[in-house]
Amino acid sequence: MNLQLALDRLSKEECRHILAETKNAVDWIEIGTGVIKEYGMEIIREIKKDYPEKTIVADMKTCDAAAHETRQALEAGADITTVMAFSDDNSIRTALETAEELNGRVMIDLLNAPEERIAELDGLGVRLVSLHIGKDQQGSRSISGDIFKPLAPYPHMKAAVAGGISLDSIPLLRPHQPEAVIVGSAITGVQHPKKAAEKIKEAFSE
Ligand SMILES: O=C([C@H](O)CO)[C@H](O)[C@H](O)COP(=O)(O)O
Repeated sequence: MNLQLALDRLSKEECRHILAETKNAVDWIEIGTGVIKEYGMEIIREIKKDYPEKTIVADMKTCDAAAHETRQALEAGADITTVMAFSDDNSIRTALETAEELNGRVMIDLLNAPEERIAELDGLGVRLVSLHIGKDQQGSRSISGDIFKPLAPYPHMKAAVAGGISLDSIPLLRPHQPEAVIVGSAITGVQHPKKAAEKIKEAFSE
């Protein structure tokens, strides 16, 4: 399990500060959608330059013009870029083709996707998805091991999991051994991000 730190709703300086504090505990660095909207591809370039050894995830949440946006993110230095599951099949296909050409990966965000879509994504060659409870859904839904159920028929598909994950969530997720556990607010929104990230990472192997 990789700890993917989601940098959302932060200024560039706050991102830098939190990364400097948490870098030893974090495996994958996610540059959040809002941060990319604020600073563009430059922030991906800068973070990759500062952390070349980390896997950089650009949370582009692409839903159209997928070849172009995939290329933008991967050429800027991302190792993985995200595309929404509801996107047209052509978008999924061209994102995967572009990522293959550039030696990158595409993570398909299953936010609000119906279960049947997973079979179609599998047929399109998708091998990495994110099981995601969105920020605006977190008031009415919380994370549990059940989130992995729709992926049971697809053991070859790797999963990241996201949405209000905290230290308390880790025992629920650990038995499923996701490729990445995505944590945002429970690290970036607390007084001691370093301590929070370290505790979460330690809990992966308890
Ligand atoms: O993808 C995310 C969300 O849609 C906001 O852009 C977050 O990165 C993801 O949900 C993790 O953040 P937390 O829910 O705060 O842990």
